[in-house]
Amino acid sequence: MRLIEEFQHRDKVFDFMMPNTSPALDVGQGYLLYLEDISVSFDGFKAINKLNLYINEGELRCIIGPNGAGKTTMMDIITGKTRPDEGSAWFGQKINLLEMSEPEIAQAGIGRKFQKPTVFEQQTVFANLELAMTGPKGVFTTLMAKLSSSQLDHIDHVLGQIGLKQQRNLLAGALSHGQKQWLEIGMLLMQNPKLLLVDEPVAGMTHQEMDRTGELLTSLAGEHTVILVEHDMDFVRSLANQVTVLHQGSVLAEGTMDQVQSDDKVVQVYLGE
Ligand SMILES: Nc1ncnc2c1ncn2[C@@H]1O[C@H](COP(=O)(O)OP(=O)(O)OP(=O)(O)O)[C@@H](O)[C@H]1O
Repeated sequence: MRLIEEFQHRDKVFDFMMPNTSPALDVGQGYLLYLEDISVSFDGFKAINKLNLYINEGELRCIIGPNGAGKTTMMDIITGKTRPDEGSAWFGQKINLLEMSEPEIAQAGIGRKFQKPTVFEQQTVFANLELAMTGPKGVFTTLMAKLSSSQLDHIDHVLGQIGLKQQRNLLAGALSHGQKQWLEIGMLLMQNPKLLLVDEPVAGMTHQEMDRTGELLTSLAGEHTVILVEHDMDFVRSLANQVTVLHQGSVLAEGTMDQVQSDDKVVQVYLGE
């Protein structure tokens, strides 16, 4: 019964627990994700203002920006939680995100990790990954059913990726904060998403956990595409990737961390805070 209660509290997780099928995803020579001229207003306030964002397949892109810059709203638009007033949003060349519901977008291969970890505390690490393969409808069947060897291999592979092989039989509730974050990333990976949206994963982590998270995200890029929203500049710098700076709902600058940090406009925005 506890499991049912836990599921009831995992409203945000159901979307990315949908089985991953993305037959229409066609990247070809283009980008994996295109946002063009996206605008959205809340009560007359433009939270996103003619935003253009182009993400290559296999990229790890860091999105930074001061509070209120529109980072969360941008993620909400990509996942279908918020509909823009104008603009277009394409996943590959054929999937129009603006015509899809949140579950359909999750099913098409876009997974989202919110800031706070929401794992099933009363289940083992292994069971959390197992459950993430099927979602709420199949909970009891999943726990009773025998896993196929390819499913076992997949769980084993993900346990290795997230560095929790030794903790596989521990209850998730006994994990450290950092380990819970990795487990939740692992639960996303069980769905084989093409694109992972990760929101401030290192908040509250120890330095060692941050280093490990950096390695994990870097290792996911390539096979997956990762968009990371992050406030911790040292962490972003350590990833040594392309950085997009958002400000007032638009892209203010793009480049390496060194390039954007020496950009006068960016300096003004951050110093002016
Ligand atoms: N549902 C909403 N209704 C009204 N205003 C909103 C809503 N969602 C966001 N906003 C406003 O839009 C702006 C952008 O918010 P958003 O949360 O996207 O910024 P952010 O860059 O994620 O900020 P933070 O770094 O603080 O999380 C803010 O001014 C916010 O108050």
